[in-house]
Amino acid sequence: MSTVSTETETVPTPEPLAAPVLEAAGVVMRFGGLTAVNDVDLTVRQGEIVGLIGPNGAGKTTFFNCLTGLYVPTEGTVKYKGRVLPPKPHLVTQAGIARTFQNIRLFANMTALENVLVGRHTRTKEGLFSAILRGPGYRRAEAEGRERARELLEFCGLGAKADHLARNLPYGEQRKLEIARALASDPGLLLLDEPTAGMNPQETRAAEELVFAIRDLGTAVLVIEHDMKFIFNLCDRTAVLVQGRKIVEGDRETVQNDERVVTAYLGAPLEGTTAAQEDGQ
Ligand SMILES: Nc1ncnc2c1ncn2[C@@H]1O[C@H](COP(=O)(O)OP(=O)(O)OP(=O)(O)O)[C@@H](O)[C@H]1O
Repeated sequence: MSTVSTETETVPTPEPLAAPVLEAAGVVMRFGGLTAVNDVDLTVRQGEIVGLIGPNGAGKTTFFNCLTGLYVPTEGTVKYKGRVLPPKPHLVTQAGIARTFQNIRLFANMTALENVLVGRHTRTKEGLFSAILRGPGYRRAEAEGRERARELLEFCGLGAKADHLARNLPYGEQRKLEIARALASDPGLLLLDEPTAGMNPQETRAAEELVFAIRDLGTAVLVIEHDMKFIFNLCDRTAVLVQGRKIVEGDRETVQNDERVVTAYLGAPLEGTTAAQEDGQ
């Protein structure tokens, strides 16, 4: 918060908002008679980490699928940096949105490095003929791609695992590899679907640090997670979906103190709430 001095008093003025990266407006997704996502608006701004939580079946993954072109929303629009996104996954990736999946989707029999190289292909300009002829342009692009892929593995803590087959990596490292592969497309927005599922507490802590580092490099992040402690440690804002509708959005206190959220989680206090209050945070 900055301040403006007048003759009589100092008036706080709000910081100008950063530019929106993602603007989803009125998104509806129906499957026959079931409305899985119901009129959801969500904005993610440059430099933000935004959380998306909600009970099982609330519509979180369906909403992600609407953002990434896997589903064409029944109604509503999705814009990335002010432009309406084409509803095709590869065009969404090309535009600048990358994602990971709830169920890990790696090429199990390829090495970690090769998996990241696959994620890089939307940023490779060399075409089919260039690849067949393997001319100097292709070889240069290939060398640059490999260097970038190694940097990303290093960044995600997998520098020593470049030549390991994806299927031989421990579960937590497979999740990190998915993130490295997503980052290979140089996204402006990264969508993470339950990035800590199956991780132990140390791996979860490392995943938090990784998400902060991604944000610090200039990629905004939207993350679905059931681990409330992870969400509230990480996110600037969190939106709560219940039965397809966004019932509340705000900072940690706003979400934790909202009665509708508590009711949606069957009246039980949100996991992580007690610890947060004990911390005095
Ligand atoms: N392709 C589909 N066809 C029909 N119904 C679907 C489809 N995909 C999702 N649904 C339904 O939409 C609703 C929302 O599911 P979704 O997977 O988006 O929830 P979620 O919040 O991600 O849940 P979880 O936390 O368990 O992953 C569910 O009732 C689900 O059965």
